Amino acid sequence: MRLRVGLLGGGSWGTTVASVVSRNAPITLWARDAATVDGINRLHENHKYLPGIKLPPALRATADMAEAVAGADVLVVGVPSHSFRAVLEEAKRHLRPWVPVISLTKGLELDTEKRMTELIEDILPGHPVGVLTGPNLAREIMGGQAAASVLSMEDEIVVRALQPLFHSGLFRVYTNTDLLGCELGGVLKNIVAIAVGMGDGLGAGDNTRAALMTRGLAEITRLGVAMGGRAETFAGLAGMGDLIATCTSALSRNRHVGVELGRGRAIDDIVADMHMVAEGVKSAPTVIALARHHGIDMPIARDVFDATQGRRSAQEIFRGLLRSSVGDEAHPG
Ligand SMILES: NC(=O)C1=CN([C@@H]2O[C@H](COP(=O)(O)OP(=O)(O)OC[C@H]3O[C@@H](n4cnc5c(N)ncnc54)[C@H](OP(=O)(O)O)[C@@H]3O)[C@@H](O)[C@H]2O)C=CC1
Ligand SMILES: O=C(CO)COP(=O)(O)O
Repeated sequence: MRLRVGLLGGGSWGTTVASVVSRNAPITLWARDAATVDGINRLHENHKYLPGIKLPPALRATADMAEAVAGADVLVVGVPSHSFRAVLEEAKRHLRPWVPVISLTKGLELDTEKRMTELIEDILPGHPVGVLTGPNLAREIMGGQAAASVLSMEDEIVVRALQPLFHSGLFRVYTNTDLLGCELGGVLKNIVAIAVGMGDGLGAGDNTRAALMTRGLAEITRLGVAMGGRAETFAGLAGMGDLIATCTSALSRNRHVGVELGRGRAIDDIVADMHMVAEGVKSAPTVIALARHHGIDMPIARDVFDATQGRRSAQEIFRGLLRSSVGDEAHPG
């Protein structure tokens, strides 16, 4: 039996994952914007988020959520974190029992500090949950460049059964049962990418970038392990892999925010000029709150929080870095 997939979210990543899955299974992509739906169905292009890229003709889109959800054997959710709960509440009205729900979203809910898979568990109890995450810049994957990703679910049997839906020759999907670690890796690397971007925008060197990425990974791992993730997950594709891609790519929206902050622009102006989401800006306050609850020191995340709240300029932050105390690399604090 071929599994049918419904995917919610017609942005750059939702459209990319839907294109990948369309090689393996029938899929219906839901987007709220009728013009996006029309462009995908008639012209095989998502003009708003992936202009100039041809989509597979097999990919069908709809603006009617029931059409994407009611017949789905697997539901994939790729809307930004701020709309995740509302979209899921609507999907619940159409979803059949026990259908697995996979999140593509690399953010946290602001008010509750919850991960997206926790929202799925709250709203759709009993449905198996998972994430697809890793170093996956949408445009590169649509350009046919090779990439690796991780499908993570706690149940080893279920994750192995769903992996072939996402895997293809050039999009290599590994499995991992550390759901919390994989999900947090995707959230936390966005914060470090903003820090690295600030350095790049200020004209800092390659040594600085390497130091920030390495110390950033140490922060990510400390918080992730304190929250219950496995240390090795943060050294893998969902941790270090995604950190490298996001911190070094000109395609990254989070790094872009950092670069513009480094150039001295105000955060509100930077965000207002972007039509795509940069999750790290929204999750920085939540990450700081989580670090406080778990007693973890996250100096880089604190600096990014200050910069994204407009409390301190990137220049002040980088001057401060030179004055901060340094201790044992492996046992800070
Ligand atoms: N782009 C990438 O390379 C990758 C992104 N991700 C993650 O995927 C998630 C989605 O990102 P991405 O696709 O890039 O985002 P984009 O900014 O490209 O697109 C956002 C999409 O979400 C839709 N949307 C926003 N608010 C709502 C809402 N309230 N109801 C329904 N739809 C809504 C937008 O619709 P509309 O146009 O109508 O506003 C648009 O289709 C993020 O968490 C991101 O971190 C993960 C891996 C790679
Ligand atoms: O998650 C991503 C790459 O894996 C996309 O990063 P940005 O959201 O910073 O563009």
